Amino acid sequence: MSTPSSTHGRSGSSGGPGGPGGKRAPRPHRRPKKDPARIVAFRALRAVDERDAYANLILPSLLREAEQKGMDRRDAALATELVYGTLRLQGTYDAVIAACIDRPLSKVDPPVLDVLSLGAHQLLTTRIPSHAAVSATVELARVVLGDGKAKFVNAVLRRISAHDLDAWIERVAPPYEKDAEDHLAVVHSHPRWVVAALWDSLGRWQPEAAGRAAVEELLRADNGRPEVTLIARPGRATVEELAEALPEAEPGRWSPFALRLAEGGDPGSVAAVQENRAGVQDEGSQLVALALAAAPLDGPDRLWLDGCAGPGGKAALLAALAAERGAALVASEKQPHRARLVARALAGNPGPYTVIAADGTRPAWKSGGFDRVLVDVPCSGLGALRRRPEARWRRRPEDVAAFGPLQRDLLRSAVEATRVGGVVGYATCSPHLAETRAVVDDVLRTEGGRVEWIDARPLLPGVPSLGDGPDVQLWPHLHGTDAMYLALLRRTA
Ligand SMILES: C[S@@+](CC[C@H](N)C(=O)[O-])C[C@H]1O[C@@H](n2cnc3c(N)ncnc32)[C@H](O)[C@@H]1O
Repeated sequence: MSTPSSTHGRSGSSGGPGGPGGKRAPRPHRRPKKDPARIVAFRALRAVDERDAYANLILPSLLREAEQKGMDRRDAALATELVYGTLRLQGTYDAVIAACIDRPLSKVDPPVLDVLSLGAHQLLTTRIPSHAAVSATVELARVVLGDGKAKFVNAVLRRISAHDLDAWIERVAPPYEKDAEDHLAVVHSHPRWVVAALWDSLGRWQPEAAGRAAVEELLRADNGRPEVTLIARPGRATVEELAEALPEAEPGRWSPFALRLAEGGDPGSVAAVQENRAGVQDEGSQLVALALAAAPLDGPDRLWLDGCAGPGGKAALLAALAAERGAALVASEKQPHRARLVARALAGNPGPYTVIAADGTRPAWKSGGFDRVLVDVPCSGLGALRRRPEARWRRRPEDVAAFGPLQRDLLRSAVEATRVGGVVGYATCSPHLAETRAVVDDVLRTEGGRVEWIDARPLLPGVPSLGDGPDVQLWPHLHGTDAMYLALLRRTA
């Protein structure tokens, strides 16, 4: 049996046939039926696998193309569900498929494996009746793989359809008592090292609530469909205005500027979004910017810096907040193409702002010039697995270590950029301890008394379960947000 952590990465073709022994299939009696939803889903999975595409970028473009050829909304919704559902539960499905074939998964052609995963998802997780799931997936296999491999797909799917998901998990997951992390990795479709890292972090922040039930809730939340949340940028739009356009939407849980599209709805149809006065932004990201802006400050509050601004979500909120109190924002981003996205996100901001493309570790600004500085550093993204389901299979533990020096450099530069008495915010969308508290502790040690902690918890009013502070870690299962981390520091000397 293969565990999820051993079966990711399908792009390397084995070159071998997917069908048993590469036997010639009998001539088809009829042409295979083309099913646009499943073909789009298959093409998206191939792009994610082969070209490291991001599902949230590739799928919309494939859907647009298919819609131009007449695909209807129902099929588009099905394709979306198939892609995200399959990517989220790929680890579990791999373990099931491995139990149904007589060779290691690495010996199965990656396109065949993608079709099998799509079939497993329909059989084990959707409400599509088994016979329809099998026949539609075999038709897909005939179209995209050929008749020989379709026979193999048919045989494997029939084996999968013999049990439901719970029964399969009983069969393929190692017992919890024997190896808790391996068990959870298979049941909840996360690589084992990610289970371990999330569990460690949960134990650090929520020691009272970090047992098996809590970590399972977290892993389950990672596999959930995130709701779309809007931000009404303060001074530019109001939640009421957004709610009028989206009457089904609900107010945010924690941010007074948030509106949640729990029942769906099209943000693109809202005038305030079209006019950049509002945007899509997870509440966790909203809270980070709001807390930095709310931190108490002695003296002037005129100039703010976002040192890692691309694509510009937090910068747009910071710029709106700065404008309300007559302050200006400098939004800096290393990658020029991402700096252009920041410029787009800030367009129309009522107060002064500048967007620059600059390396935050080699500042293009003078030391001690800013009253408030945010560095939302590049990270593993393990806090946003709901949105980027493929990220968990792509990331490696070494990536986390590789980000460490840059994260420390960016935080040190942020401290350097802040005036004495000013506030520094260090944020990541990863809860991995090596990217959060360990970075801040190291910088506090080397900065030799130039900075001190600010308790961030009171700056997130009404948000429960924030632990002992002074920094805060948000969680999908507790707060319904991405797992954003925020540390606030004051420059003291
Ligand atoms: C987590 S993202 C920031 C997200 C952004 N704050 C937002 O809310 O839209 C981190 C950004 O840092 C940028 N980055 C990476 N290295 C950098 C550096 N040395 N200096 C400045 N920005 C950098 C990345 O290109 C990426 O756009």
